[in-house]
Amino acid sequence: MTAQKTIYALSSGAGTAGVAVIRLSGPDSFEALTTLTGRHDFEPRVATLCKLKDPDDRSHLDHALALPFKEPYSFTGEDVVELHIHGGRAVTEGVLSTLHKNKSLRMAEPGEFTRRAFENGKMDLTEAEGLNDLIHAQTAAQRQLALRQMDGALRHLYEGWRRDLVSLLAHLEADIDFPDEDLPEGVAEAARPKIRTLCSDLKGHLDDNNKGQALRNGFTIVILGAPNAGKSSLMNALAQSDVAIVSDEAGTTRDAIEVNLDLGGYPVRFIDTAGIRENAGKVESEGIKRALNKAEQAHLKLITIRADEWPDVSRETLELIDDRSFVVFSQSDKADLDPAMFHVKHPSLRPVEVTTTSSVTQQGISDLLEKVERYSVAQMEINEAPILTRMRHRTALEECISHLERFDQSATLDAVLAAEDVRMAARCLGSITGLIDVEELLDVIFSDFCIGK
Ligand SMILES: Nc1nc2c(ncn2[C@@H]2O[C@H](COP(=O)(O)OP(=O)(O)OP(=O)(O)O)[C@@H](O)[C@H]2O)c(=O)[nH]1
Repeated sequence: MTAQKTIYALSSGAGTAGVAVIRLSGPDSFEALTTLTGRHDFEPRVATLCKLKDPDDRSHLDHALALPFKEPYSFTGEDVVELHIHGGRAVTEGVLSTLHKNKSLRMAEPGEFTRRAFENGKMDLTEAEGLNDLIHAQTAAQRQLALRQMDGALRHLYEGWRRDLVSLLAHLEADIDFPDEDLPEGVAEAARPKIRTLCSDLKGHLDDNNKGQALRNGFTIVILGAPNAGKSSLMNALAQSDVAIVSDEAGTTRDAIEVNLDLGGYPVRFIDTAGIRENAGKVESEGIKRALNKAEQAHLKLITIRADEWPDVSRETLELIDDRSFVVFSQSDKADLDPAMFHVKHPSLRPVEVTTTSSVTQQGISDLLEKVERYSVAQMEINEAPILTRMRHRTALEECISHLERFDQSATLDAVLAAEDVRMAARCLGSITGLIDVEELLDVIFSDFCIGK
């Protein structure tokens, strides 16, 4: 391992706090601590109360706790020093600018501490991604998902599969290199059932309704309907705050407006959209295009229909109703309408729920919220099985499957080609955990982190 330059950064959040943590990592960390304190008597993994001083003018910077870690027993695998200082602006800026003057140090880039931990074998890529998710988790379910990934749930699964493939590959290659040796007959043929089982395990793992991604990014619920249907009012009522502009002027909402809620520990994002109608002006048409686009990507659609206009519903609105939608009869204070009327009039349409609400009297709002929560939690609920959380994982697994399926076709024809397919499939799995060369991926993955992580 070639020693890298020592890096430092504020690792706790910005803003005033009782305590802030500045972290250093690299071969000059301990030396930098001595420069700041004038002391050499620090012990690894023991917190020591000390005075931090600017070495140039000996001015006092803070009373701090210094906590050193000797490599390789640290987060990054390098020598690490944590300085637990007082979390005010003048203190953090004073310590950071003093470190800045030390020529053997440089400020860390976003995600650089975790990147070094990965490069020093402290974690694989899925665990690093789990750590980033944990830092950004907004709800209890997101926290649990992130912790499982950080604890190696995906690594164990993918590494197990990859090891199986590497072992099959070893047999196939032995068969190719030493055809006359005393090896079992039909190595490729013998591998076929194992490859098929693996293929079906991979497909089962992928067939998860994208719940890991929904849980990580938020379950999106788009509110749709004609202009003035009461969409913005409904969103405000659900969010219990005035996030969207409400007006009796049709076409008020032009661009999508979002609000994130925590429903029973699960992340849900409501999106208010422009009213959908024919013959809209240029700007409104752009809003409608965006609304339809959001509708396509949504996990759930709330289709608002004014109770007082029933049974007048535009064709554009009816076309949005499918088995991923709730029909919401809005403005129920203006007309008393039985939800069952919807099925009587449109028996061929199969929305999940039909409810009535009033954003003025609040009738039906908590009932709708409960139904939305039940539906979205059911879509995101995770069991004990490891769950993939990123498009990157999905793409690599799909590619892996396509190599395994090709193996099935080439195994009897050409042993060399068959072995190549197994090798490529193993590479795909290795690219998820970072076991194979993924240099080009690293900048993308770690730039997603913040400084100090
Ligand atoms: N009485 C009553 N009026 C409502 C209710 N919901 C909305 N309104 C009124 O209906 C009008 C339109 O409401 P919005 O929430 O802006 O409707 P929208 O569907 O977002 O409208 P666009 O942005 O134009 O598509 C406003 O004057 C609201 O005050 C309701 O439940 N009861």
